[in-house]
Amino acid sequence: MIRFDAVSKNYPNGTTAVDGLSLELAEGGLTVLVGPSGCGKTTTLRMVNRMVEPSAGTVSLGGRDIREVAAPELRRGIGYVIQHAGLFPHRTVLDNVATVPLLLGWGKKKARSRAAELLELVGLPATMAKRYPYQLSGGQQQRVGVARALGADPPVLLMDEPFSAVDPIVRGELQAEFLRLQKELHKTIVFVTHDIDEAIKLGDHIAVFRTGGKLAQFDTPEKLLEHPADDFVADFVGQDRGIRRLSFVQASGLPLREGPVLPVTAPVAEARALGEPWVLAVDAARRPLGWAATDDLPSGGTLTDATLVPLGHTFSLTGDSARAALDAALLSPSRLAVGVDAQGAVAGVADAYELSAAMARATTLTDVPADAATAPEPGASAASTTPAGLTKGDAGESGPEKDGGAGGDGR
Ligand SMILES: Nc1ncnc2c1ncn2[C@@H]1O[C@H](COP(=O)(O)OP(=O)(O)OP(=O)(O)O)[C@@H](O)[C@H]1O
Repeated sequence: MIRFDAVSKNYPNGTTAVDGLSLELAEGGLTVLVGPSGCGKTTTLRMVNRMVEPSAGTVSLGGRDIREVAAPELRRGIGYVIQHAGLFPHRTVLDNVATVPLLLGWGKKKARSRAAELLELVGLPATMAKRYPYQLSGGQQQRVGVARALGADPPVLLMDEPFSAVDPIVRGELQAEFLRLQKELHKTIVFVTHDIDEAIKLGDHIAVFRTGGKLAQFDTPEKLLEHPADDFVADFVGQDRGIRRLSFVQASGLPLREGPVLPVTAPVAEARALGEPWVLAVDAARRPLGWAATDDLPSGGTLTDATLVPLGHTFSLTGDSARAALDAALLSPSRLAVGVDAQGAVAGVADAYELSAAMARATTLTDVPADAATAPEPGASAASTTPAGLTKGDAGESGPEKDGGAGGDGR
Protein backbone atom coordinates (compact mmCIF):
# COMPACT_ATOMS: atom_id res chain seq x y z
CA MET A 1 0.00 0.00 0.00
CA ILE A 2 2.77 2.43 0.97
CA ARG A 3 6.20 1.97 -0.52
CA PHE A 4 9.45 3.82 0.07
CA ASP A 5 12.09 3.24 -2.59
CA ALA A 6 15.58 4.44 -1.68
CA VAL A 7 14.08 7.53 -0.05
CA SER A 8 16.33 10.15 1.54
CA LYS A 9 15.61 13.54 3.02
CA ASN A 10 18.30 16.14 3.49
CA TYR A 11 17.15 19.40 5.03
CA PRO A 12 18.72 22.62 3.72
CA ASN A 13 20.71 23.00 6.96
CA GLY A 14 22.62 19.86 6.01
CA THR A 15 20.78 17.41 8.30
CA THR A 16 20.19 14.01 6.78
CA ALA A 17 16.89 13.11 8.41
CA VAL A 18 16.21 9.97 6.38
CA ASP A 19 18.90 8.01 4.60
CA GLY A 20 18.20 5.53 1.80
CA LEU A 21 14.93 4.15 3.18
CA SER A 22 13.32 1.24 1.37
CA LEU A 23 10.21 -0.16 3.00
CA GLU A 24 6.92 -1.69 1.98
CA LEU A 25 3.86 -1.33 4.23
CA ALA A 26 1.03 -3.75 3.65
CA GLU A 27 -2.57 -2.67 3.11
CA GLY A 28 -4.60 -2.83 6.31
CA GLY A 29 -1.45 -3.14 8.42
CA LEU A 30 -0.40 -1.11 11.42
CA THR A 31 3.26 -0.22 11.04
CA VAL A 32 5.03 1.55 13.87
CA LEU A 33 8.07 3.73 13.24
CA VAL A 34 10.16 3.81 16.37
CA GLY A 35 13.59 5.05 17.34
CA PRO A 36 15.42 7.64 19.42
CA SER A 37 14.66 11.35 19.18
CA GLY A 38 15.71 12.90 15.90
CA CYS A 39 16.09 9.64 13.97
CA GLY A 40 13.71 10.72 11.21
CA LYS A 41 10.38 9.16 12.18
CA THR A 42 8.26 12.27 11.71
CA THR A 43 10.06 13.17 8.50
CA THR A 44 9.34 9.68 7.16
CA LEU A 45 5.69 9.96 8.14
CA ARG A 46 5.27 13.38 6.57
CA MET A 47 6.75 12.22 3.30
CA VAL A 48 3.66 10.02 2.89
CA ASN A 49 1.26 12.97 2.72
CA ARG A 50 3.73 15.32 1.03
CA MET A 51 4.09 17.62 4.00
CA VAL A 52 7.79 16.90 3.40
CA GLU A 53 9.15 16.18 -0.07
CA PRO A 54 11.94 13.59 -0.36
CA SER A 55 15.34 14.75 -1.62
CA ALA A 56 15.80 11.44 -3.41
CA GLY A 57 13.86 8.27 -4.06
CA THR A 58 10.17 7.58 -4.51
CA VAL A 59 7.23 7.22 -2.16
CA SER A 60 4.23 5.48 -3.69
CA LEU A 61 0.74 4.88 -2.45
CA GLY A 62 -1.30 2.05 -3.90
CA GLY A 63 1.29 1.66 -6.67
CA ARG A 64 1.22 5.33 -7.67
CA ASP A 65 4.14 7.73 -7.23
CA ILE A 66 2.70 10.34 -4.86
CA ARG A 67 4.38 13.14 -6.81
CA GLU A 68 1.84 12.45 -9.53
CA VAL A 69 -1.02 13.29 -7.18
CA ALA A 70 -1.81 16.85 -6.16
CA ALA A 71 -1.21 17.24 -2.41
CA PRO A 72 -4.84 18.19 -1.51
CA GLU A 73 -6.20 15.19 -3.41
CA LEU A 74 -3.59 12.91 -1.85
CA ARG A 75 -4.42 14.14 1.67
CA ARG A 76 -8.10 13.46 1.21
CA GLY A 77 -7.26 9.78 1.39
CA ILE A 78 -4.91 10.16 4.35
CA GLY A 79 -6.04 10.96 7.88
CA TYR A 80 -3.47 12.67 10.09
CA VAL A 81 -3.38 12.60 13.89
CA ILE A 82 -0.79 14.44 15.94
CA GLN A 83 0.24 14.80 19.57
CA HIS A 84 -2.09 17.13 21.56
CA ALA A 85 -4.72 16.39 18.90
CA GLY A 86 -4.26 19.77 17.18
CA LEU A 87 -7.96 20.59 17.43
CA PHE A 88 -9.39 23.93 16.36
CA PRO A 89 -9.90 25.70 19.71
CA HIS A 90 -12.83 27.86 18.63
CA ARG A 91 -14.88 25.07 17.08
CA THR A 92 -17.04 22.67 19.02
CA VAL A 93 -16.05 19.02 19.21
CA LEU A 94 -18.72 18.15 16.64
CA ASP A 95 -17.57 20.85 14.25
CA ASN A 96 -13.94 19.79 14.67
CA VAL A 97 -14.87 16.29 13.58
CA ALA A 98 -17.12 17.58 10.78
CA THR A 99 -14.27 19.66 9.33
CA VAL A 100 -13.14 17.28 6.60
CA PRO A 101 -16.62 16.18 5.48
CA LEU A 102 -17.53 19.89 5.21
CA LEU A 103 -14.40 20.57 3.17
CA LEU A 104 -15.48 17.75 0.90
CA GLY A 105 -18.74 19.60 0.31
CA TRP A 106 -21.01 17.21 2.18
CA GLY A 107 -23.36 19.92 3.46
CA LYS A 108 -23.74 20.84 7.12
CA LYS A 109 -26.41 18.34 8.10
CA LYS A 110 -24.74 15.29 6.58
CA ALA A 111 -21.30 16.34 7.81
CA ARG A 112 -22.59 16.75 11.36
CA SER A 113 -24.39 13.46 11.41
CA ARG A 114 -21.20 11.77 10.15
CA ALA A 115 -19.30 13.58 12.92
CA ALA A 116 -21.76 12.32 15.52
CA GLU A 117 -21.27 8.75 14.24
CA LEU A 118 -17.50 9.14 14.46
CA LEU A 119 -17.66 10.46 18.02
CA GLU A 120 -19.61 7.38 18.98
CA LEU A 121 -17.09 5.19 17.15
CA VAL A 122 -14.21 6.56 19.21
CA GLY A 123 -16.15 6.12 22.44
CA LEU A 124 -17.15 9.69 23.24
CA PRO A 125 -20.64 10.36 24.62
CA ALA A 126 -22.93 12.51 22.47
CA THR A 127 -23.11 15.04 25.32
CA MET A 128 -19.54 16.11 24.52
CA ALA A 129 -20.35 17.11 20.95
CA LYS A 130 -21.23 20.71 21.93
CA ARG A 131 -18.17 21.27 24.11
CA TYR A 132 -15.04 23.11 23.05
CA PRO A 133 -11.66 21.34 23.10
CA TYR A 134 -10.52 23.14 26.27
CA GLN A 135 -13.49 21.57 28.08
CA LEU A 136 -12.15 18.05 27.43
CA SER A 137 -9.40 16.01 29.06
CA GLY A 138 -6.23 15.24 27.10
CA GLY A 139 -7.40 11.69 26.41
CA GLN A 140 -10.80 12.89 25.21
CA GLN A 141 -9.12 15.43 22.94
CA GLN A 142 -7.04 12.65 21.40
CA ARG A 143 -10.20 10.68 20.70
CA VAL A 144 -11.64 13.73 18.94
CA GLY A 145 -8.38 13.96 16.98
CA VAL A 146 -8.77 10.36 15.84
CA ALA A 147 -12.44 10.91 14.98
CA ARG A 148 -11.54 13.99 12.94
CA ALA A 149 -8.85 12.09 11.04
CA LEU A 150 -11.43 9.44 10.15
CA GLY A 151 -13.82 12.10 8.78
CA ALA A 152 -13.53 11.24 5.11
CA ASP A 153 -13.08 7.55 5.81
CA PRO A 154 -9.53 7.65 4.44
CA PRO A 155 -7.85 4.31 3.71
CA VAL A 156 -4.60 5.55 5.27
CA LEU A 157 -3.98 7.04 8.71
CA LEU A 158 -0.76 8.74 9.74
CA MET A 159 -0.38 9.09 13.48
CA ASP A 160 2.49 11.05 15.03
CA GLU A 161 2.90 10.27 18.73
CA PRO A 162 -0.87 10.53 19.15
CA PHE A 163 -0.97 9.17 22.70
CA SER A 164 2.25 10.64 24.10
CA ALA A 165 0.77 13.62 25.87
CA VAL A 166 -1.58 11.73 28.21
CA ASP A 167 -0.94 9.87 31.45
CA PRO A 168 -0.06 6.15 31.34
CA ILE A 169 -3.53 4.95 32.35
CA VAL A 170 -5.38 7.01 29.77
CA ARG A 171 -2.72 6.05 27.30
CA GLY A 172 -3.36 2.36 27.91
CA GLU A 173 -7.09 2.94 27.42
CA LEU A 174 -6.55 4.86 24.20
CA GLN A 175 -4.24 2.14 22.88
CA ALA A 176 -6.78 -0.59 23.64
CA GLU A 177 -9.61 1.42 22.05
CA PHE A 178 -7.45 2.16 19.07
CA LEU A 179 -6.72 -1.54 18.52
CA ARG A 180 -10.42 -2.29 18.80
CA LEU A 181 -11.14 0.40 16.24
CA GLN A 182 -8.48 -0.86 13.86
CA LYS A 183 -9.95 -4.36 14.05
CA GLU A 184 -13.18 -2.87 12.75
CA LEU A 185 -11.78 -0.42 10.24
CA HIS A 186 -8.68 -2.13 8.79
CA LYS A 187 -6.98 1.11 7.84
CA THR A 188 -3.42 1.19 6.63
CA ILE A 189 -1.76 2.93 9.55
CA VAL A 190 1.68 4.41 10.01
CA PHE A 191 2.21 5.22 13.67
CA VAL A 192 5.19 7.11 15.08
CA THR A 193 6.33 6.66 18.66
CA HIS A 194 9.59 6.76 20.59
CA ASP A 195 8.20 4.20 23.02
CA ILE A 196 9.14 0.61 22.19
CA ASP A 197 6.45 -0.77 24.52
CA GLU A 198 3.80 1.10 22.59
CA ALA A 199 5.32 -0.13 19.33
CA ILE A 200 5.22 -3.76 20.48
CA LYS A 201 1.71 -3.43 21.81
CA LEU A 202 0.25 -1.84 18.69
CA GLY A 203 2.31 -2.78 15.67
CA ASP A 204 1.88 -5.64 13.24
CA HIS A 205 5.25 -4.50 11.97
CA ILE A 206 7.85 -2.27 13.53
CA ALA A 207 10.48 -0.22 11.74
CA VAL A 208 13.33 0.67 14.12
CA PHE A 209 15.35 3.69 13.03
CA ARG A 210 18.76 4.65 14.29
CA THR A 211 20.07 8.21 14.58
CA GLY A 212 20.99 9.49 11.14
CA GLY A 213 17.75 8.29 9.60
CA LYS A 214 18.84 4.75 8.78
CA LEU A 215 16.49 1.84 9.09
CA ALA A 216 17.98 -0.60 11.61
CA GLN A 217 15.34 -3.33 11.37
CA PHE A 218 11.88 -3.91 9.95
CA ASP A 219 10.10 -6.88 11.43
CA THR A 220 7.13 -8.16 13.37
CA PRO A 221 7.25 -7.36 17.10
CA GLU A 222 7.85 -11.02 17.81
CA LYS A 223 10.85 -11.26 15.48
CA LEU A 224 12.24 -8.02 16.82
CA LEU A 225 12.22 -9.40 20.34
CA GLU A 226 13.53 -12.75 19.22
CA HIS A 227 16.21 -11.68 16.77
CA PRO A 228 17.26 -8.06 17.13
CA ALA A 229 19.42 -7.31 14.10
CA ASP A 230 22.28 -5.83 16.12
CA ASP A 231 23.29 -4.38 19.49
CA PHE A 232 21.55 -1.08 18.81
CA VAL A 233 18.19 -2.78 18.26
CA ALA A 234 18.75 -5.17 21.19
CA ASP A 235 19.47 -2.18 23.46
CA PHE A 236 16.51 -0.26 22.14
CA VAL A 237 14.14 -3.19 22.57
CA GLY A 238 15.24 -3.50 26.20
CA GLN A 239 16.60 -6.07 28.55
CA ASP A 240 13.39 -7.88 29.39
CA ARG A 241 12.76 -9.04 25.86
CA GLY A 242 12.88 -12.68 27.04
CA ILE A 243 9.72 -12.10 29.08
CA ARG A 244 8.11 -9.95 26.42
CA ARG A 245 8.58 -12.63 23.80
CA LEU A 246 6.23 -14.84 25.79
CA SER A 247 3.42 -12.49 24.80
CA PHE A 248 3.64 -14.06 21.37
CA VAL A 249 3.47 -17.67 22.54
CA GLN A 250 0.02 -19.18 23.01
CA ALA A 251 -0.82 -20.54 26.42
CA SER A 252 -2.97 -23.27 24.88
CA GLY A 253 -0.17 -25.85 24.65
CA LEU A 254 1.28 -25.36 28.13
CA PRO A 255 1.67 -28.58 30.09
CA LEU A 256 -0.83 -28.48 32.97
CA ARG A 257 -1.34 -31.05 35.68
CA GLU A 258 -4.47 -31.89 37.58
CA GLY A 259 -3.15 -30.38 40.79
CA PRO A 260 -4.82 -30.01 44.19
CA VAL A 261 -8.27 -29.15 42.86
CA LEU A 262 -11.41 -30.19 44.75
CA PRO A 263 -15.11 -29.31 44.65
CA VAL A 264 -16.01 -26.82 47.36
CA THR A 265 -18.36 -29.48 48.73
CA ALA A 266 -15.44 -31.87 49.41
CA PRO A 267 -14.76 -32.74 53.07
CA VAL A 268 -11.88 -30.92 54.73
CA ALA A 269 -10.35 -34.31 55.50
CA GLU A 270 -10.10 -35.04 51.79
CA ALA A 271 -8.35 -31.71 51.19
CA ARG A 272 -5.89 -32.41 53.98
CA ALA A 273 -5.23 -35.90 52.64
CA LEU A 274 -3.86 -34.41 49.41
CA GLY A 275 -0.80 -33.41 51.39
CA GLU A 276 -0.41 -30.12 49.47
CA PRO A 277 0.06 -26.69 51.06
CA TRP A 278 -2.85 -25.20 49.10
CA VAL A 279 -6.09 -26.62 47.69
CA LEU A 280 -8.12 -24.97 44.96
CA ALA A 281 -11.87 -25.08 45.57
CA VAL A 282 -14.06 -25.21 42.46
CA ASP A 283 -17.82 -25.01 41.96
CA ALA A 284 -19.99 -27.68 40.31
CA ALA A 285 -18.92 -26.43 36.86
CA ARG A 286 -15.23 -26.55 37.93
CA ARG A 287 -15.00 -22.77 37.94
CA PRO A 288 -12.36 -21.67 40.46
CA LEU A 289 -13.61 -20.17 43.72
CA GLY A 290 -10.40 -19.63 45.65
CA TRP A 291 -7.40 -21.19 47.36
CA ALA A 292 -7.60 -22.74 50.81
CA ALA A 293 -4.37 -22.92 52.81
CA THR A 294 -4.14 -26.46 54.21
CA ASP A 295 -2.66 -25.20 57.49
CA ASP A 296 -5.66 -22.93 58.02
CA LEU A 297 -8.38 -25.48 57.24
CA PRO A 298 -11.08 -25.90 59.90
CA SER A 299 -11.00 -29.13 61.86
CA GLY A 300 -14.06 -30.56 60.13
CA GLY A 301 -16.82 -29.85 57.63
CA THR A 302 -16.27 -29.14 53.94
CA LEU A 303 -14.25 -26.59 51.98
CA THR A 304 -17.34 -24.39 52.11
CA ASP A 305 -16.36 -23.76 55.74
CA ALA A 306 -12.77 -22.82 54.84
CA THR A 307 -11.48 -19.32 54.22
CA LEU A 308 -10.82 -19.00 50.50
CA VAL A 309 -8.07 -16.70 49.28
CA PRO A 310 -8.72 -15.03 45.90
CA LEU A 311 -6.84 -16.60 43.01
CA GLY A 312 -5.00 -13.60 41.61
CA HIS A 313 -5.24 -14.06 37.87
CA THR A 314 -6.25 -17.17 36.02
CA PHE A 315 -5.14 -17.59 32.42
CA SER A 316 -7.26 -18.71 29.54
CA LEU A 317 -6.10 -21.60 27.39
CA THR A 318 -8.15 -20.22 24.54
CA GLY A 319 -6.87 -16.66 24.30
CA ASP A 320 -4.05 -15.81 26.66
CA SER A 321 -0.33 -15.84 26.12
CA ALA A 322 2.39 -17.75 27.89
CA ARG A 323 3.31 -14.46 29.53
CA ALA A 324 -0.14 -14.21 31.11
CA ALA A 325 0.28 -17.79 32.35
CA LEU A 326 3.62 -17.01 33.97
CA ASP A 327 2.16 -13.87 35.48
CA ALA A 328 -0.72 -15.93 36.87
CA ALA A 329 1.75 -18.27 38.60
CA LEU A 330 3.74 -15.41 40.11
CA LEU A 331 0.62 -13.69 41.42
CA SER A 332 -1.05 -16.80 42.79
CA PRO A 333 -0.97 -17.26 46.58
CA SER A 334 -0.17 -20.94 46.00
CA ARG A 335 2.37 -20.06 43.27
CA LEU A 336 0.30 -22.27 40.98
CA ALA A 337 -1.13 -20.75 37.81
CA VAL A 338 -4.67 -21.87 37.12
CA GLY A 339 -5.49 -22.50 33.45
CA VAL A 340 -9.16 -22.25 32.50
CA ASP A 341 -10.95 -23.38 29.34
CA ALA A 342 -13.36 -21.35 27.22
CA GLN A 343 -16.14 -21.93 29.75
CA GLY A 344 -13.97 -20.73 32.62
CA ALA A 345 -13.61 -24.25 34.05
CA VAL A 346 -10.26 -25.26 35.56
CA ALA A 347 -8.23 -27.26 33.03
CA GLY A 348 -5.21 -27.70 35.29
CA VAL A 349 -2.42 -25.95 37.14
CA ALA A 350 1.33 -25.42 36.76
CA ASP A 351 3.98 -23.56 38.72
CA ALA A 352 6.34 -20.98 37.27
CA TYR A 353 9.16 -23.49 37.02
CA GLU A 354 7.06 -25.97 35.04
CA LEU A 355 5.79 -23.19 32.79
CA SER A 356 9.16 -21.59 32.18
CA ALA A 357 10.77 -24.93 31.31
CA ALA A 358 8.15 -25.51 28.60
CA MET A 359 8.37 -21.91 27.42
CA ALA A 360 12.15 -21.97 27.24
CA ARG A 361 11.98 -25.02 24.98
CA ALA A 362 9.44 -23.31 22.75
CA THR A 363 11.14 -19.94 22.49
CA THR A 364 14.68 -21.21 21.94
CA LEU A 365 13.49 -23.28 19.01
CA THR A 366 13.88 -20.46 16.52
CA ASP A 367 17.20 -19.38 18.00
CA VAL A 368 19.00 -22.48 16.71
CA PRO A 369 20.34 -22.31 13.16
CA ALA A 370 18.05 -23.90 10.58
CA ASP A 371 20.41 -26.81 9.91
CA ALA A 372 20.66 -27.61 13.62
CA ALA A 373 16.86 -27.62 13.90
CA THR A 374 16.47 -30.10 11.06
CA ALA A 375 19.23 -32.37 12.35
CA PRO A 376 18.71 -32.59 16.10
CA GLU A 377 21.36 -34.12 18.26
CA PRO A 378 20.55 -37.49 19.76
CA GLY A 379 18.26 -37.03 22.72
CA ALA A 380 17.21 -33.56 21.60
CA SER A 381 14.28 -34.71 19.53
CA ALA A 382 11.57 -33.55 21.94
CA ALA A 383 12.82 -29.98 21.79
CA SER A 384 13.22 -29.99 18.04
CA THR A 385 9.66 -31.01 17.27
CA THR A 386 6.84 -29.15 18.99
CA PRO A 387 7.89 -28.69 22.57
CA ALA A 388 4.96 -28.86 24.94
CA GLY A 389 2.69 -28.30 21.94
CA LEU A 390 3.29 -24.57 22.17
CA THR A 391 2.48 -22.46 19.18
CA LYS A 392 4.20 -19.23 18.42
CA GLY A 393 3.02 -16.12 16.77
CA ASP A 394 -0.73 -16.14 17.03
CA ALA A 395 -1.71 -16.06 20.66
CA GLY A 396 -5.20 -14.65 20.29
CA GLU A 397 -6.29 -13.20 16.97
CA SER A 398 -3.64 -10.52 16.92
CA GLY A 399 -1.55 -11.32 19.96
CA PRO A 400 -3.16 -11.68 23.34
CA GLU A 401 -2.46 -8.23 24.66
CA LYS A 402 -3.66 -6.70 21.43
CA ASP A 403 -7.04 -8.08 22.32
CA GLY A 404 -6.68 -7.07 25.95
CA GLY A 405 -6.74 -10.89 26.54
CA ALA A 406 -8.78 -12.43 29.33
CA GLY A 407 -7.19 -13.24 32.63
CA GLY A 408 -3.70 -11.94 33.31
CA ASP A 409 -2.28 -8.62 32.34
CA GLY A 410 0.21 -10.22 30.02
CA ARG A 411 2.53 -7.29 29.58
N1 LIG B 1 12.46 21.45 8.88
C1 LIG B 1 13.64 21.00 9.29
N2 LIG B 1 14.77 21.64 8.98
C2 LIG B 1 15.96 21.17 9.37
N3 LIG B 1 16.14 20.04 10.08
C3 LIG B 1 15.05 19.35 10.42
C4 LIG B 1 13.75 19.80 10.05
N4 LIG B 1 12.84 18.90 10.54
C5 LIG B 1 13.55 17.96 11.18
N5 LIG B 1 14.88 18.23 11.11
C6 LIG B 1 15.96 17.41 11.66
O1 LIG B 1 15.89 16.14 11.04
C7 LIG B 1 16.16 15.10 11.98
C8 LIG B 1 14.97 14.17 12.04
O2 LIG B 1 13.86 14.86 12.58
P1 LIG B 1 12.45 14.14 12.81
O3 LIG B 1 11.53 15.17 13.38
O4 LIG B 1 12.05 13.46 11.58
O5 LIG B 1 12.88 13.08 13.92
P2 LIG B 1 11.98 12.22 14.91
O6 LIG B 1 12.58 10.87 14.91
O7 LIG B 1 10.56 12.32 14.54
O8 LIG B 1 12.27 12.94 16.28
P3 LIG B 1 11.38 13.06 17.64
O9 LIG B 1 11.17 11.68 18.17
O10 LIG B 1 12.26 13.89 18.53
O11 LIG B 1 10.11 13.76 17.25
C9 LIG B 1 16.45 15.81 13.29
O12 LIG B 1 17.84 15.93 13.41
C10 LIG B 1 15.82 17.18 13.13
O13 LIG B 1 16.49 18.15 13.87
